[in-house]
Amino acid sequence: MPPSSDLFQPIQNQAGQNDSLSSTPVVHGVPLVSLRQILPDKFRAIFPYELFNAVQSKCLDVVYRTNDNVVVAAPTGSGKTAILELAICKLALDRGYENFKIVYQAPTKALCSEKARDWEKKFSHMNLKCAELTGDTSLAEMRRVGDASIIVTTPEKWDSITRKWQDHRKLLQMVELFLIDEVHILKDMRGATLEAVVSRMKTIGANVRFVALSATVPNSDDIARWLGRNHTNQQLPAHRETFGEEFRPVKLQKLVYGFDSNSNDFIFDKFLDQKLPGLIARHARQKPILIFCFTRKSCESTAAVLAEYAADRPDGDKLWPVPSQRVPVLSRELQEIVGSGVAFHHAGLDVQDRVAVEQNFLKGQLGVICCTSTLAVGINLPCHTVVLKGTVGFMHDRLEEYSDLEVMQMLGRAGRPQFDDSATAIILTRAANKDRYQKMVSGKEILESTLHLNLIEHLNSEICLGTIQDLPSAKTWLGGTFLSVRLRRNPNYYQLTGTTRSPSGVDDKLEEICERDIKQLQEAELVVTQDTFRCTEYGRAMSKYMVEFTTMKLLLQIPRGVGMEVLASEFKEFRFKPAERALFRELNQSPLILYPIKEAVTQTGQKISLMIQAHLGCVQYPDSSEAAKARRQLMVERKLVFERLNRLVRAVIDCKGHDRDSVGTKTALELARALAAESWEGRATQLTQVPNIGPVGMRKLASKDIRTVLQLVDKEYDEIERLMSRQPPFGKNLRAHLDKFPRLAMDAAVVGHRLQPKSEEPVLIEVKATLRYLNRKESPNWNNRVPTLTFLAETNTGTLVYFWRGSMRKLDMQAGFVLKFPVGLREAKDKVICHFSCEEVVGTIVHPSKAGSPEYHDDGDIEDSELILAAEQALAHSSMKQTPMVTAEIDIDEYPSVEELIDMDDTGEQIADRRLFESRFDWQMADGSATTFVAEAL
Ligand SMILES: Nc1ncnc2c1ncn2[C@@H]1O[C@H](COP(=O)(O)OP(=O)(O)OP(=O)(O)O)[C@@H](O)[C@H]1O
Repeated sequence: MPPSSDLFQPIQNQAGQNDSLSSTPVVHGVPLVSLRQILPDKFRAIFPYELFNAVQSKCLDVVYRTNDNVVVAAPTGSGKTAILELAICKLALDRGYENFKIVYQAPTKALCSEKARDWEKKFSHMNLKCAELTGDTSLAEMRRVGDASIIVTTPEKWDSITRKWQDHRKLLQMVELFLIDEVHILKDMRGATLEAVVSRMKTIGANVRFVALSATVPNSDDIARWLGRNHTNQQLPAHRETFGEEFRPVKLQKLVYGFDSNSNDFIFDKFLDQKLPGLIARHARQKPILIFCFTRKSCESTAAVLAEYAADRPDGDKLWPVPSQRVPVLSRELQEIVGSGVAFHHAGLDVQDRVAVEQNFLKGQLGVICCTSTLAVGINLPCHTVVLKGTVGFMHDRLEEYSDLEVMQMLGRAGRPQFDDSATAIILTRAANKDRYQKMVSGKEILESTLHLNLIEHLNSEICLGTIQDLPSAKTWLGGTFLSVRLRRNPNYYQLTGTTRSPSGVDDKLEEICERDIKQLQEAELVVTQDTFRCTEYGRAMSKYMVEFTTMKLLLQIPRGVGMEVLASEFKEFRFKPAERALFRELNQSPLILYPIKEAVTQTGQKISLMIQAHLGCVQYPDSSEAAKARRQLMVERKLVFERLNRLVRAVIDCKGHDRDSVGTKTALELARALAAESWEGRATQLTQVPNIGPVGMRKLASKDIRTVLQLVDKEYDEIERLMSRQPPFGKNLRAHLDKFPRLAMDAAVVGHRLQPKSEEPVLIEVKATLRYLNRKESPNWNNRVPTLTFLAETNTGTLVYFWRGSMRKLDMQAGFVLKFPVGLREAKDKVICHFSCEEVVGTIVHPSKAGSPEYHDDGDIEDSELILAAEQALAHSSMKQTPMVTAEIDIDEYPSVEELIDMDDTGEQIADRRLFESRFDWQMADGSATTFVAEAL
């Protein structure tokens, strides 16, 4: 029979003796509570056991019998989830079937998915629906959030929702319970988001109860102080319960080995391989082992080392379980080692092999898996021993020490409550880091804030949100953060010189910080002071697209009327390794690089620019191992680079739109389109947007003078096959895709006009643009998405006069979609030029129908001479004051999720959001008596 945990079934009193006289078992001094006695029947199914364990029993009163905020710090596996579930039951008990929302926050999507799955089942009988809202949230899930009582989400996602507090006011006001899992991530870089989100919820949510769970930390009292007892008693700390290692159901022995070494991480990794057999022999007790390695290659080579070691040992002297039958795997490398009970597991492995490795490990046929850290979050593979072979992993494009959360998740795999009463975690690191990991695993590391690292960005966001309106409210907000709690305790850590420990000293400092940062935001024109602080359009773009302050200042320096050349050199973040320089210099010579670097290629920003251009232009990499390596590296970095670029470009679109700079807006829109489509506009690379056309097919078509998708859409399938030298049914399949490619059309005409003689824009015309699509077989639907469209009108002097963004669904097949807008003209030669395209598909832009030869649509029977007269009058008008232009809210959650929200809009329920997608630039019009018109409708 497997040993069972004394935490869950102990019947001992405080003195550790059997308490046969009492009917209440006592564990570690805590009388265990029977579920039967406490909970109504409807809640009992949620807790599939008879007794609450010691941790749960101790927390029961405060969680289930009060509405106060609670912080619980306890070891992994001690049954903390039940505490959150009890808080949910308490709310359900108090509120019955009333409408309320519960938000559960966990730091990773994997944890969220696990929790959502679990709670969906557990709470369905109580009619509490559960919806997951993470970065990957699909359209259907977005809808379910409105319906659900429990929203399972990450801090980042909830941050983006609450940043749009005005739009989601109704949703946020319904939140009554806020559950924070793994609150100790406050000290990780991502902790600042959690801190900002919780501090915001404290400010905007009048009556939210917070229940926070933490791993063991020495200063959980600071978390309690931060959350406060409840909304009205912020000066009192939240209730707090802490539990030590003795409450861990499977005892975990934690060992940290530090090794002196000056060698690089790769050589150090090899060195650690040699240490493994001895350590395993000493600690693993012949039970299953997971070894976390920093690269796929390291997984494979470590597995090979261990298999070889096992093969050399005499029979019966095994260090880990070995197979009693054949383990079927496809990979040749795996086939060579599984016989020794060893395997590797990483994302590069065939799915079938991954499953085989997992299942055979669970069945005891394999004894060791060497895996990358992703296995720690995705799959439940408990084992007896976990080894962290080295403590660095790839983060973005570089090797970085693992975060606390990553380490905890890896260590969390040690211990199999069903089989073991003990487990072992071994961390192998450099001697210099030993202390850090020892503190981390022993729970002795003080939890500090990271909010100060991005404080100015957070202040800007809170001003945009209206949480901060003036200096006193800025101080109140800052005073309600975890940072302020820690500042009082450890001012030196935050390098706040001149701070004293006296409360008034810290208060003065907080005020000083607020004043300093808000002044900087004002100087950068991100914030203005009217009656209250307000974000400018620039500040709003910075908050919406999460752009750093220094980057935002750079973006604002982009000159008016900028073309692609300048934008393409704006991104300089990543590392440029000396070994890569020759390659990027060579890439820079390619004719497919549209914006080559003119000076020597030495800067990281130049590397990023070339990387993007090489990708968008399908540039072939030179045939060398260095190039192959750089290309692989590019694959790793690409998602991150593109995601970051996308945010920056979106911010530029908003800022340039606000400046009425049509050239800058068009350039940024074009870049955004190219990034989404992974191809430049106007180049043959656009053909690679079509499924089944890769770089080779693209080159073949280009050599036959087919350079755009629109040139291809009219071809018959057999011609396509001939052009591309392919066999049936290639052509038919491709045709099916091509039928859905958006084929846009537009008519534009001047439909009204009037003169406003004394104005600097003496002519006011009304333009009517009709947007259509020409697809007849199927309505356009590209990559399984209904495309989002953008329409932009500008004058020939580069002034943006109208902008619209919306869904293809708005276009009626016959009637299209009509936009009407007035445009003020200054001179007779002024023209209005319209552009219409898909937002994320290149090759769809509708070009001017008669470029260079203006086409007048005269609905008003007005002579040109009248216009010239009006223009002369206007020139005589001395005031050149610019007519004010107000941009309506364009509030799109994150690109490319425009679609999701448009769909919500279509339900009719979220009607308030409709304006978000019909962004309209309005301006005041002066009164005029005479009438005339001109326009070039293209
Ligand atoms: N009172 C109890 N009696 C028996 N089993 C329990 C009890 N409470 C929890 N468990 C079981 O213990 C296991 C661990 O519980 P849980 O996942 O809640 O721990 P945790 O502290 O949240 O862990 P982690 O820190 O990994 O999130 C689960 O399988 C759960 O069903």
